[in-house]
Amino acid sequence: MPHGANPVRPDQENIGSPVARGREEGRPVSTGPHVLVVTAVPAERDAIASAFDGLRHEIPLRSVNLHRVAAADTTLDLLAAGVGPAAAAASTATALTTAALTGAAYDLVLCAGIGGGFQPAAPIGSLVVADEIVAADLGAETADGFVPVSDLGFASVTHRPAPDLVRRVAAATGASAGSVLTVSTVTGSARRAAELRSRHPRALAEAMEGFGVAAACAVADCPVLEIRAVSNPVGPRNRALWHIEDALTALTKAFELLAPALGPPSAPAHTRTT
Ligand SMILES: O=C(O)c1cccc(C(=O)CC[C@H]2O[C@@H](n3cnc4c(=O)[nH]cnc43)[C@H](O)[C@@H]2O)c1
Repeated sequence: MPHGANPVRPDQENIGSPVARGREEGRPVSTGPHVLVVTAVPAERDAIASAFDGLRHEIPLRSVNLHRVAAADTTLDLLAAGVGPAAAAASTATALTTAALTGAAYDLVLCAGIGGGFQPAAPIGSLVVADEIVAADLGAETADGFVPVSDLGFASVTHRPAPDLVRRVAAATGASAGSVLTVSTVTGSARRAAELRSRHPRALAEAMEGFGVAAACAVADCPVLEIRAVSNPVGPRNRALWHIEDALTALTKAFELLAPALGPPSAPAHTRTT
């Protein structure tokens, strides 16, 4: 299905439908999982929305805008939170708090979008699901190299989503499971790509929002996942190697396959480690 196939409809067109009733009450439209999907930009949000056949509604909250879609017994609220970990954390926290205060707390938050893939492990157009969400540049530069804040005695730099949920999403979508790095600066050289891989040998992808989303989820005690469709290789900057449309298409396909796998995790929400 092409992107944008499910345009947001004005309120009046949907009055009386199950989805519209859910929106009017500010509650999920089904009794199944209530999932918040956080993207950076509207193009990613819309690629995900196009995976769902049903109606799509805009739910304006005070400071964030949700687009609601439903599949089987799952309600998904899609949020374009902004680029980078700070915007992602702030918007996710706002959406989580608002939902909790209205008695419709989320069961799961899914950070989703395009990302850079470490080669050859994560080719263009492939999918990666994070079994670790790592803040890769949160630390200090020293004479001996980069030191993560966790080694300096401050906060954690890793969130681990529930393994059972990671396995189910990987099985449903064909995604590879591994570390996904959150960076504030897109990698643009072979040297930095190699440095990141040597510090994080299990890294499959890098993007800019996962750790912010996971930090908000940890505060709210809500399970988190991150899934990335690879749009470009991590390495020397080369616009000819960006395949954003291919990655957005892969993201749509992932969500067509994903909804049935989004039930509640059978393991603890997620753990914060070093
Ligand atoms: O200017 C560049 O060289 C450049 C290369 C890749 C991506 C960008 C962006 O500004 C996109 C940031 C946006 O997309 C996600 N993303 C996609 N690819 C990467 C990447 O290789 N490294 C980090 N983030 C990436 C990211 O999550 C942002 O939402 C610019």
